[in-house]
Amino acid sequence: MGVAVIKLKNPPVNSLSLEVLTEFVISLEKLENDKTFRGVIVTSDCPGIFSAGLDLTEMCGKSQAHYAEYWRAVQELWLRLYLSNLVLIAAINGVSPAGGCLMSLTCDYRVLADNPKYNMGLNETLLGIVAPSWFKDTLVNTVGHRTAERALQLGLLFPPAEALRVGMVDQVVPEDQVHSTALSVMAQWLAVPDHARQLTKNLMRKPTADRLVKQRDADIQYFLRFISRDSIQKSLRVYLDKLRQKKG
Ligand SMILES: CCCCC/C=C\C/C=C\CC/C=C/CC(=O)SCCNC(=O)CCNC(=O)[C@H](O)C(C)(C)COP(=O)(O)OP(=O)(O)OC[C@H]1O[C@@H](n2cnc3c(N)ncnc32)[C@H](O)[C@@H]1OP(=O)(O)O
Repeated sequence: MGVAVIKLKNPPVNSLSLEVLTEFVISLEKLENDKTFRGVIVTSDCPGIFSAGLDLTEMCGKSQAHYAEYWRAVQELWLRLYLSNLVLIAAINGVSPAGGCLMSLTCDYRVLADNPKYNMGLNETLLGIVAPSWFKDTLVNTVGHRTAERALQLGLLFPPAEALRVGMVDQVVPEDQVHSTALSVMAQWLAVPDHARQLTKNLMRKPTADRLVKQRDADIQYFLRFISRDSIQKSLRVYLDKLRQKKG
């Protein structure tokens, strides 16, 4: 039925490095241009981890030029995914904090494996950083304003039952059924004529995407100012050190 599977593979935690973001956009563009494909299942090849989100090492201790290049790549992937003409279904087979959660929120439908460890949410505040307005918009468009307001301020990571209750995911299924469920949901979405579904998707999502498109450069400048602050760099270093020391 013309369905591709994009399996993220950037061990150990599928962090969204500049390289991963760039390759993801290229793969998506190829699929968009190949009319034999109508849908994509986005999933992970790293056991227990859908994606650890944006690569913190790309946002810490680097040059301004690097931050700008990285942020443009983050924007690009979000725009491509959010406005994709393809049906995108996230088969979430692991934990998905921050950028990992955002990636799934850009999809049309989310199936999450029923494992209490597989938390998801926008936890930026717990790192001492702030989810940008378009991350916030994506969450609000999925779970509504009040749930998003509380989740964003507290940096909540929802276990599967809670994620389902607040509408962050559409279905929670046993781990070994995530892929087959994604495939059967895909069949349902592909039963709708493409042009009508695509126009409707655009109607729902373009106003949100346009807010970023209209001020992409300003958004990058804003990010640069924010991420370069000494206090923010310090918060990121402390967080990364904590992650690294967990093992030791
Ligand atoms: C009004 C003002 C508004 C201003 C707004 C303007 C701009 C906005 C500015 C900034 C916004 C930036 C947005 C960021 C969104 C993000 O996505 S930030 C990333 C958030 N991610 C996380 O918090 C997840 C952190 N990771 C974990 O919790 C765990 O690693 C895990 C995913 C649960 C896996 O656990 P596990 O035990 O299996 O693995 P380890 O923890 O041992 O990790 C292994 C290895 O990987 C490294 N690592 C983990 N996560 C990341 C990451 N996200 N990036 C880079 N590296 C990561 C970890 O350090 C270990 O490394 P090693 O010790 O060297 O092996």
